[in-house]
Amino acid sequence: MISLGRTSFLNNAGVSELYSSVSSRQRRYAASLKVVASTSRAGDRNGTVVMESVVKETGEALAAVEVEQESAVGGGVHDVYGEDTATEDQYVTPWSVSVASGYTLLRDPRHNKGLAFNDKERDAHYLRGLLPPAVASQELQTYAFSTHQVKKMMHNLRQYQLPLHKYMAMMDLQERNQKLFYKVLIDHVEELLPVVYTPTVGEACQKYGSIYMRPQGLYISLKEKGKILEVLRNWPERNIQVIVVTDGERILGLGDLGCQGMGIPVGKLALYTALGGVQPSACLPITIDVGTNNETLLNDEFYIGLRQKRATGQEYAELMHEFMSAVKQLYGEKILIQFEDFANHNAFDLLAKYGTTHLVFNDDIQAGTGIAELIALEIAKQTNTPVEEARKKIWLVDSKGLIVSSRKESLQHFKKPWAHEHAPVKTLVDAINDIKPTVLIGTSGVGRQFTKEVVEAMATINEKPIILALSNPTSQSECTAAEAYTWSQGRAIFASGSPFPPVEYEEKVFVPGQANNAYIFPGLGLGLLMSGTIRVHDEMLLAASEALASQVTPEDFKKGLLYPPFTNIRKISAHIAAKVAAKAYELGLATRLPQPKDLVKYAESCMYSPSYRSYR
Ligand SMILES: NC(=O)C1=CN([C@@H]2O[C@H](COP(=O)(O)OP(=O)(O)OC[C@H]3O[C@@H](n4cnc5c(N)ncnc54)[C@H](OP(=O)(O)O)[C@@H]3O)[C@@H](O)[C@H]2O)C=CC1
Ligand SMILES: CC(=O)C(=O)O
Ligand SMILES: [Mg+2]
Repeated sequence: MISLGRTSFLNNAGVSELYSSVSSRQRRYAASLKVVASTSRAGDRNGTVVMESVVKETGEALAAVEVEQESAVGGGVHDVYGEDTATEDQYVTPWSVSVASGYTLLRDPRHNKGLAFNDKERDAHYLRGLLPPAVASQELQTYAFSTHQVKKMMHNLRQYQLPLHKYMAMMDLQERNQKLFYKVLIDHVEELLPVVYTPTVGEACQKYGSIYMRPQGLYISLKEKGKILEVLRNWPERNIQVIVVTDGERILGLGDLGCQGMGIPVGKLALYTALGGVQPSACLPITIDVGTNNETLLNDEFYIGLRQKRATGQEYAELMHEFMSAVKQLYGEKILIQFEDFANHNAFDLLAKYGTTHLVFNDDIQAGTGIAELIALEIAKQTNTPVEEARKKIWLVDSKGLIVSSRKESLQHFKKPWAHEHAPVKTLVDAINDIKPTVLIGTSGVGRQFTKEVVEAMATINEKPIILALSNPTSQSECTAAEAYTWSQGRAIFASGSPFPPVEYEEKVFVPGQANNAYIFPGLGLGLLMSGTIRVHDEMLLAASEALASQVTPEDFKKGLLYPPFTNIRKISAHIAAKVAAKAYELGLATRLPQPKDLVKYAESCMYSPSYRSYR
């Protein structure tokens, strides 16, 4: 398709001559048309305009406008698009508009400013009458009668009782006014993170079929096998830098949500922008639909995915391979791909297979089960001991009990390095009493595993037991904040994957932290992108966690916080990005040369700003 955008006219002498030769009425009609080129090629889509064709097609369009002006359906209404006069069995063209002016401008989330268009812009961009007279500002203004869009949005959001309604209102805002969405999210990150991300995004995924309104990302299903490259080209943006992709099989701790897992890549990418400053237009959420084994969804009349059991084995591997190849072919070597919420039987294989050919990471493995490996690597680094020795300080418990050497044969490959010498132990509480750990980390995906007995055992062994209940969403958390503080008599240092409100225990207020990979992946991503890194290395993940740790202040520690507040997240992300980039340069994996002198400043300068621009 070719866009008859006003900017296209102004940018080309030939076209602008044509433009000036037609009446203003015709111009307005032309501006509201999109011409489908008869020689439509993949490269011409979405506004990559071949000017020669534009001149030809523009002429045809204007001629068509003249003809249409003559014909009218009953009541004198001009049937410009030919839709009203077509009978139901005739084909009609789905005319649409891509000119960023007038009504279209208000419908373009990337450029829409809503009531914040000033009078001059309203005149220049054909907005008069399309907006009520009030002129609002995005931020608080001092002059009288100005309304304030962020304040109004927060006021409206706070009226909703149900988190899902807040989520839907935020998604609606993202579709309506992208800059305002990010401004609101950045300015109220502590309040809105639980809305656009965990826990609410979990509920949104469960009900995605019912609340689905508009595409927020690309769906690539088995039906698209053999044409994934074409499907990728259907996405309206060209300069994609980061893809978050899921196959929906392990959505948070909620299990297989099939195609409805789309909420997760959408939410993660919103955080790439809000928390890490990656341009929204550079972000592409993707859901790979190979079916679902979730019977409830398969029988749900509103389910939006393929109604079949999951494809596995070669069929699955081939689709993923076509996808990974197509992504690299279209976007190049430096496209960052984050694998998200894949079940572990695919996640490890995908990461191993594509880790050497693509810029990929998996924030669940590399911040979930892989927590153990990263801690071992850090211990090895700090104590100058072999990583094999460091691993012996970490013990894992799964659904069958303590992971010990006698179980080695039957263990999945990623558990084997943790099978230490020990007698079999069936329960978590027995394992704690035997091993006497200082830190307890829960990533079981199953709620309520940290029982009173478990927390009490930790509190008996440790003066200050560190208890991290990382499973998401809140319903799957291993214990609540209140339980951790109460059962440890206020001694636990607690953080959870999804946030809990402050807890009052014996007249003292405890503020729980949020231990979530959202602290890491936006800054990690920014660091990889800004340095033009071509592969992710474990040392970059360690650099990211060290950078995060360095942002925790003595005041935070005094409050029992292991993590800095999310309110400072953009500053934190800039530090993480700088450390990741520095490591990439050190390892010779960065391609952006020369290396910027001050990487923190450079990271900050790369960050997307949600402030409105003035339109000429
Ligand atoms: N806060 C954060 O940033 C993050 C949180 N998560 C959360 O972690 C959870 C798990 O994710 P992930 O590691 O990918 O899931 P997996 O399914 O890969 O792993 C879950 C592990 O927990 C074990 N398990 C299950 N039930 C029990 C039990 N009753 N007692 C002890 N262990 C048990 C499983 O053992 P078995 O193999 O025997 O079944 C398995 O080893 C999810 O809820 C996810 O939301 C994930 C990534 C980041
Ligand atoms: C946070 C996250 O990535 C998860 O729970 O899966
Ligand atoms: Mg995840």
